[in-house]
Amino acid sequence: MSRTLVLVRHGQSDWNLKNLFTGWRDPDLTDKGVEEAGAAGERLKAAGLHFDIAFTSNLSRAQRTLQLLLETQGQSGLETIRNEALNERDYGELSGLNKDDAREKWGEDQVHIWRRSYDVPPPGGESLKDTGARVWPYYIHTIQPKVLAGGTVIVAAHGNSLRALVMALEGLSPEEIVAAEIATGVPIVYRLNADSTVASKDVLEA
Ligand SMILES: O=C(O)[C@H](O)COP(=O)(O)O
Repeated sequence: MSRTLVLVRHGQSDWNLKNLFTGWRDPDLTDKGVEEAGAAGERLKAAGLHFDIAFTSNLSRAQRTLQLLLETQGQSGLETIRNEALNERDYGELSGLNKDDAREKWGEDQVHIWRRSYDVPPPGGESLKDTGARVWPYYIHTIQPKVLAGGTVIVAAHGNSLRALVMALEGLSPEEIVAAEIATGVPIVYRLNADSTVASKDVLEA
């Protein structure tokens, strides 16, 4: 029984490089992002992981990361399910704005609250709680059954959709999730117990 769940955030995107709030906007990967995706594939291969199914969002940066990673890891034809439930948090009116400009306009503290708090949404956008309200049911009903059936499953998604998932998987509090960051292109490997709790966690860093 593998019961393995791998989470990976997309590689660096063009808007990550430009320091812009991205959310549901759809920039492509940078050259560095392409390299990060390949490196993630190498590490998954070295760890001996062979996937049964993949899940990703409706956004190109996550889909392309998954595709590049699977090519490197030797599973380019893997069955892949895309769903907008796994999309990045909707950054609302902040989408497309420079993060430093936003700090100048609204102040460091306010921007940090919008970016990292659990339940304060950015103007017109989603809080992490709102994001979790679509990510978690999708995980429970569609992804988790594949893992608990003994599968090895990969999810390629986004900084905040994955923070929402990690929060629920690890039982983190709203205070604890503030400090949680998900690095681009670094796979997180969870092994689950039969009762769906986390048995172990390994972060495959370079
Ligand atoms: O949508 C974005 O801008 C990024 O993918 C995540 O941004 P954050 O680290 O500011 O939440």
